[in-house]
Amino acid sequence: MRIDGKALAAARREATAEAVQRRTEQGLPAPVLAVILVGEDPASQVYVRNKENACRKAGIEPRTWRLPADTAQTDLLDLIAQLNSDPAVHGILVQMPLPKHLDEQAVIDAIDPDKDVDGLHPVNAGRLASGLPGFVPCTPQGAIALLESAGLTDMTGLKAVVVGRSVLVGKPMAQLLLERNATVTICHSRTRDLASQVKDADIVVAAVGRPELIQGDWIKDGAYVIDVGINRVEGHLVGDVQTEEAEKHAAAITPVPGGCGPMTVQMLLENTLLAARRQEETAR
Ligand SMILES: Nc1nc2c(c(=O)[nH]1)N[C@@H](CN(C=O)c1ccc(C(=O)N[C@@H](CCC(=O)O)C(=O)O)cc1)CN2
Repeated sequence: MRIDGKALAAARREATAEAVQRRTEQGLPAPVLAVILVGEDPASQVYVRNKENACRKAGIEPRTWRLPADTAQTDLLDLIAQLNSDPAVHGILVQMPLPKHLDEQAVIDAIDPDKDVDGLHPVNAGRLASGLPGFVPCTPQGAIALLESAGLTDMTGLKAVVVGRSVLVGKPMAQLLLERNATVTICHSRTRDLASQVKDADIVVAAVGRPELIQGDWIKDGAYVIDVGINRVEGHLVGDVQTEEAEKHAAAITPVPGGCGPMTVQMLLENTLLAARRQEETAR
């Protein structure tokens, strides 16, 4: 079975739009998401446009800063400081990757953790690792929702293999699976015999950015497979998993495109609404 991320995202966006509408009826402002895009990376431009469109459909106000590729680090940090102190802005997102001359970690560190709707700030990573409420990165949060939508609501004791150890996906994904009592292994470029790890897994999350690295016949019968990879090969998109072969074995698998990507955008909307609610709660 293929898990339809587009349909799940659309259904959840409907629910987000209704929640935003209810806020408006109570006299509360629309949640505001500040989006910063530096440079002209074509994929980033598409993702930012998708985020802006999704926000508008849900009644969230996107405010986008499109900055030139040679933007100085100090100018970017000044803009973030200004957005941090603006009470009308509920969420701040800096589209990654940044041009090479910018220090990505310093930029993330500059975002107010309570407005960090991407969940990338070390305070939010620490909150997740400690089991405290914070903001969870959008892709892993979407991946859990996709697993649940496929009927996998109890992960207790299941063996989960996460391939990839990024701050954006691999590490938070492992934390979320651990929270659900899965037995989690994180694999990466130095892992010996990746095939044997994957072959043993009930849940496979592939987030390495290597086209079809995970071979279809590595997938155990009845496993759940989440493919986070988005790789452009000869003009079309492929994931990190050999989808067609893998789906002969898997109980459920996400396609690329149409799996994790749309849910990443949807989780950003949900995090922005959550940020607005939390800030209003604190202001009371
Ligand atoms: N600040 C952030 N930067 C980046 C993130 C992030 O979560 N926060 N994730 C990725 C890119 N990304 C969102 O920003 C993202 C990637 C892909 C999709 C998506 O919907 N993909 C479609 C295919 C679209 C295409 O044609 O390329 C799909 O999978 O169906 C959404 C968001 C890195 N940067």
